Amino acid sequence: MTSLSFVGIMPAAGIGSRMQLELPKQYLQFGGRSMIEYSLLALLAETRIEKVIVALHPEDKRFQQLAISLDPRIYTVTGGVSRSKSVLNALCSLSSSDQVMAVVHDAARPCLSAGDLKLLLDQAQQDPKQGAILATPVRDTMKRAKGGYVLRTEARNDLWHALTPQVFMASELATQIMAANSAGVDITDEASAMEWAGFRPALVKGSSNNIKVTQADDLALAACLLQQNGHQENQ
Ligand SMILES: Nc1ccn([C@@H]2O[C@H](COP(=O)(O)OP(=O)(O)OP(=O)(O)O)[C@@H](O)[C@H]2O)c(=O)n1
Ligand SMILES: C[C@](O)(CO)[C@H](O)COP(=O)(O)O
Repeated sequence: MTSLSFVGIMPAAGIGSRMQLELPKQYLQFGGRSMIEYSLLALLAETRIEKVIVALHPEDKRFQQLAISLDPRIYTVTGGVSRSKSVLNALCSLSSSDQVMAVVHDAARPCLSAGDLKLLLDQAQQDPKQGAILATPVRDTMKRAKGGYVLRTEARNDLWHALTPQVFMASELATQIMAANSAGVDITDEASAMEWAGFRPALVKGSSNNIKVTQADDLALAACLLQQNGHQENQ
């Protein structure tokens, strides 16, 4: 197996417009911590991750008020106008990225489990060229719509929900995000940029509990899932 190091990259420069709150969602508090702290702690608990680079909104004044910002393994950069630009800014801050794999994880996914992260890094170490992402198979019957009516039912066998973290060689990922951005390709996750360049990232089946907090009612669910996880870990 290749000797590689892992660096966490956390895009956290979003404003959470779909939550329709004054506060960017990553700073919402539940169970005694803010969402971004849970997401960071999940990465930092994995011993193979040496440091985490957090991309913050240019006007962010909140991150430095969190106790976790004093952790010596955490570095910050200024994020960009889109998620992919925030990820790119963090990747570009790496001085030497030759043998480094980037573990990109949304600040808005606070329920990542240690077990899922371990499986993902194991797979990325086995096949670093293609990289790997956490994903869950779709569960429901899938409908193709047209004008608000069902056009047909789609085969769901090979459909997955892409989650984060997503792990790729840092320098290759930076190259492909830049290429996709220059070509005007819409990339909503790291895998999209790599796929567009011809790579075939591995899908690592993760827990559907690793939700992205997107709408207001996702917050109560995230709090509930985290409480459940904490409860299980203490048993
Ligand atoms: N310019 C941006 C936009 C998003 N993100 C981050 O990307 C992750 C996933 O994005 P999303 O859920 O879309 O977050 P927001 O952009 O904050 O939400 P919305 O789209 O509702 O505005 C979040 O951790 C968010 O902070 C980022 O770093 N830089
Ligand atoms: C990266 C991501 O979380 C994978 O599911 C997602 O693509 C983020 O972007 P979105 O605009 O909230 O879909």
